[in-house]
Amino acid sequence: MTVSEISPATGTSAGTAPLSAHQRFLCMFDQGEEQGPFGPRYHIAGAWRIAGALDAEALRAALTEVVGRHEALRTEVVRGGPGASQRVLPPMEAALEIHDLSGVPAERRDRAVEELYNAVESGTVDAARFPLLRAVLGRFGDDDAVLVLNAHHTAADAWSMHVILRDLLTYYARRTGHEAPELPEVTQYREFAEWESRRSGESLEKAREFWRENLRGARIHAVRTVHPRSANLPKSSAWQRFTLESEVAALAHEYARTHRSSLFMVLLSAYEVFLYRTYGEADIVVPTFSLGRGQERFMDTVGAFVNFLPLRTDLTGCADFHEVVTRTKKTCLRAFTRDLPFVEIMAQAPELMASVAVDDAQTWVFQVAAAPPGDSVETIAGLRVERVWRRTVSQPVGSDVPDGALWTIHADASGEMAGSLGFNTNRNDEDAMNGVLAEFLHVLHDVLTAPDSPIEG
Ligand SMILES: OC[C@H](O)c1ccc2ccccc2c1
Repeated sequence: MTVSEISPATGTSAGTAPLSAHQRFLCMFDQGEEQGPFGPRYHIAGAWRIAGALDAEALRAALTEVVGRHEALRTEVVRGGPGASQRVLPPMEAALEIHDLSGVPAERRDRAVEELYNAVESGTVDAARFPLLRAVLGRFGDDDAVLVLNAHHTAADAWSMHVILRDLLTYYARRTGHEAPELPEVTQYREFAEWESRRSGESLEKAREFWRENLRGARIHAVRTVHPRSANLPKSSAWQRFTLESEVAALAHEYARTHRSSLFMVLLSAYEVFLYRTYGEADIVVPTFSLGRGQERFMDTVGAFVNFLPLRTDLTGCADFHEVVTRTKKTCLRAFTRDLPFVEIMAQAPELMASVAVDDAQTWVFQVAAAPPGDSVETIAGLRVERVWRRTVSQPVGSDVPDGALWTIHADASGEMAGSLGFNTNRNDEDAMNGVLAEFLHVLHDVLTAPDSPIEG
């Protein structure tokens, strides 16, 4: 559905704003309209199992209200040159695709949920059709369903998916005559971009100075690829999914608690030991994504905020895992308190990405998915809504990873951990990446069960 076919504007006037730093970061990986950040496979999905009598028409109308509330879901990114900007379109109707899954017996429904989730992620969300959100409802019966939402990743990030779901359920509750909490005053992604473009002052200057010193002589961690960029193989990203053994997940939580570190610091430390053992470098710069939302008032905004943050830790001389965690903790505290958009960090460390600017190398991002407290289960409007986190089904074609690999681990409220490794199959060999994943999980188990041992293993 193109903009012209849409009913006359009913909401706020369309507006334009400067590109955000994140949108300019994505332009660094621009691969046109078919691939990469501005292609139809660069999307981010979420799935929720819904128990209770669900009114599909009320859900679709509530989706339309979510699109009306959040401009990012109806914003066009105009790239390239001096006219680069983001253009907000008037509100439009949202669609809800319904899949009849009534033939699926109860014992196969968990698997069917993963298969629908994967089917949506192997599909597309066109960056030039609005709203930038696809919604699919799989119905096992009148009171058992699965909702999969897939947003274009230039319009939403992982945190935004929680915001979209919370707002959707609130609108749904009101439409079905149930109690619903007030929604917070909405701030728009456009306001964030304007705030960001006006930022100045001493703290910004001090952050720039920190990154200039911290990254002096540094190169982002680079991994040789099986296929060079110049082979021009068709771009595609596969997703290998895994769950951590409960014992390892418990050890990771326990280590974080007893060593006053975050789960991210502990898992990142294990990942650094894995890189050190596998690639032999001690001075390691691992890119992660911070929440990137700047101020509290943007925590309820839908948009793409995550910031590509290079974390440099030198493992030289580390006697054991404890020492790695100590140094990594310091790296994280210094970096996250000076969160600066990557395009500005690059201005302070122009050589940082030289190691991946070559034909046969890529960088791997390591992130732990942050989720609001209690994000797992919501009971509202006579429904019990539970986020689908534990995924065991991998897929050969999923959401596009712009250029490299993306390691993601999520700890759900029960303490269990699940994760995924997304990587470009036009650059990497699937078996080799499965081996890499197995080696990381082995090192993670190793360092958590024997933290006093030498990190060389
Ligand atoms: O959520 C972040 C998004 O999946 C992303 C964006 C840019 C990247 C660039 C290089 C490697 C991984 C990336 C992931």
